[in-house]
Amino acid sequence: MDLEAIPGVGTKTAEQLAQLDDPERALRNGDVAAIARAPGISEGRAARIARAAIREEHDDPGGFLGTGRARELYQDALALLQDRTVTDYAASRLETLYPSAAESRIEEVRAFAAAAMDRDVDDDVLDALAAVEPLETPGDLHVRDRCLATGDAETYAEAQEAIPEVSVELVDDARKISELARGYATVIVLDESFSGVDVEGDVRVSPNALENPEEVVPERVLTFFARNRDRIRAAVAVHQAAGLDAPCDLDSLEAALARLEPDGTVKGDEELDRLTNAVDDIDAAVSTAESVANDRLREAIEEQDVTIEGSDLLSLVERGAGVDSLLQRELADEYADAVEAARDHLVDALGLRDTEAIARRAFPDEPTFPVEHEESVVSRLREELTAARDRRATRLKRELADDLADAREDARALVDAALELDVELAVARFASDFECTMPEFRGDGFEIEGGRSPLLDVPFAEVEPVEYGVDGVTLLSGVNSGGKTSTLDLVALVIVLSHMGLPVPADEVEIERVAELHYHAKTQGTLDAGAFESTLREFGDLVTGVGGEARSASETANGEAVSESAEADGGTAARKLVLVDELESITEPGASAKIMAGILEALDERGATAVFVSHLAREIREAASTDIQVDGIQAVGLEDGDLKVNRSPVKGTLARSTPELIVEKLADDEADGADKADFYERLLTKFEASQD
Ligand SMILES: Nc1ncnc2c1ncn2[C@@H]1O[C@H](COP(=O)(O)OP(=O)(O)OP(=O)(O)O)[C@@H](O)[C@H]1O
Repeated sequence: MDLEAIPGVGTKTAEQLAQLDDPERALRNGDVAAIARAPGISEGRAARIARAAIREEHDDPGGFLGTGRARELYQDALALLQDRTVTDYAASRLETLYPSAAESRIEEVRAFAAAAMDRDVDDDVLDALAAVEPLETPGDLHVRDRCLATGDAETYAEAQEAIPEVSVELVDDARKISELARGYATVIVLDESFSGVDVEGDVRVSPNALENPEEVVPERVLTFFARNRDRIRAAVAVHQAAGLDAPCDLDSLEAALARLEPDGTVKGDEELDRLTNAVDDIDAAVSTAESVANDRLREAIEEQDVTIEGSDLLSLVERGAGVDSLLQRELADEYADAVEAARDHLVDALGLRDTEAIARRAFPDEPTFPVEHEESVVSRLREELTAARDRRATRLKRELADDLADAREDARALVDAALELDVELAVARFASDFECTMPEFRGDGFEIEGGRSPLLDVPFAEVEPVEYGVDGVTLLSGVNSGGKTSTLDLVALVIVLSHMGLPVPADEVEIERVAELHYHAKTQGTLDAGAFESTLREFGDLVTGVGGEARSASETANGEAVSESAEADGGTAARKLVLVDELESITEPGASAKIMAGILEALDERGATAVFVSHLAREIREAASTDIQVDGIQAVGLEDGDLKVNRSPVKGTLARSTPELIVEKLADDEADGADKADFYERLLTKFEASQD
């Protein structure tokens, strides 16, 4: 796949995408999580790229949503689905679902949605999903106790690229390597030519090190798992709660994760704990050991009854000899005991084994009072212990990293599957919350049975089901607040969801596959001349752009031949479904009725399906040269001053308007007196006359 062929993907983005393991698979599957793993690509951007790639793949020209109101309906549909996701990932992933004219794309999503609707929605799964997020690849790892060394400029550049976590040093001779060995716990030399070099410290010659970066930096694997531990554990919990097939043994993955500290070190190793504690406690233990020796010695001195001959005393004073020599002579055994106790304390307190001999030298054999430790020996002990600790830690890290290295892909698959499940569960919950069904693509126009819009301002349980079907152009009349706009919204929502490949909120739906939905919302107030002109132009473009299979002459509403322009457009122009709400308010009623009549005639000639909601249905019908279908949302009566409405439009019926119903009510009201009743009766006859 040529990545740059995807609309909106330039050279830079293509390069970023190329760094993925399998960019083509990620793009083909709309795998937002995988795409967002490319450097510098956010989830939102990944969703847009995925959408563009899907369009490219399905040869989809796009532009299904032909108007602002149609786009709003799509956003509303998306929001209903996104409200039912747990993870941000699933919310982004849902954005790859869009209404499409391409049959193959619709079928692809329908298969996904059908499987999703079979999923059981379980609260434990939803709870576990809360902690699942796409895995991070830590890019900020720096390991400071190791370095790579080479004498070759090319290898130097390769090493920097392959293992950016450690510093790479240029060396020309063994002396430089020896210097490095003093600064780093481990030096890995990349040049064969240095084999056999004899320098002090942990220096390894390993010409193949760049081929196995994770042996040099086991922290790479460990940091990956340490940073992502909670997410992986949550994905494991999702698999367990949902009974999903896992790509690996979950118990051993859990056990390996349990051995990891949050900072990427290995926990649960007694030897490492011993060495770590010894390094941490060395100063305190030395000072306590000193106190032990001095307390003993002080006690011994206090108890001692020293007898000294005069000549000895003289010799001591003359030679300037200090009390040490007196100690040596008189208290040698006591000193030896005290120092031994100090040594024992130090060895015990730090739990020393290999370094015991060094520790014992920390207190000198020559008597002094007070007893003092040998700082150089303590430093040496500290160095030895630190090196042993680091060696142990690195070995453990390498072992755990070995165990976990192969589990990385499994962990990714585990998390990706959990995230995908969230997308499926959102569809499943949407379908069950709004009692949805899969629409059938069949016939012309649409036929909705038991449609209930989740977008109404009443609780879903109180939404009255609507039956409505239209094939061809139709005027929808109805009482005020009868639900005309709501019916258009329902139709638009059903069309958008169907073309997204998703279930729709109805008992049964048959629908024609179209290429564009044009939904024009009600205009607020009369337009000025300029705005009116541009609205007319918009409808001019819409009407002349309608195409596809224009009806045959016998199929048009008035039986006239299909216009030449429609035939000319037929090959390239798109099948459109047109919904228009109260266009009459754009100008004065007489003119707008004529304009709507003209638009409807033209749409009819082109075989489009269109529903125009209007209070001027009668006038439009009169102005039209063809016989235009009129449906009506009717009041079935007045209850406590409120109109009772049948929400399902009645086919072929011009609904009586609210004013007419009020006049009728007043005419029936005998309490107002005969004169007034007569006046209302005459008003009523005017309504009735215009119905004929
Ligand atoms: N199917 C339905 N079930 C329950 N309530 C509905 C239904 N359809 C509409 N309603 C209620 O009726 C109200 C008015 O609906 P809507 O705005 O669609 O009517 P309208 O006929 O377009 O009104 P107008 O003549 O003022 O343009 C809605 O806000 C909603 O509360």
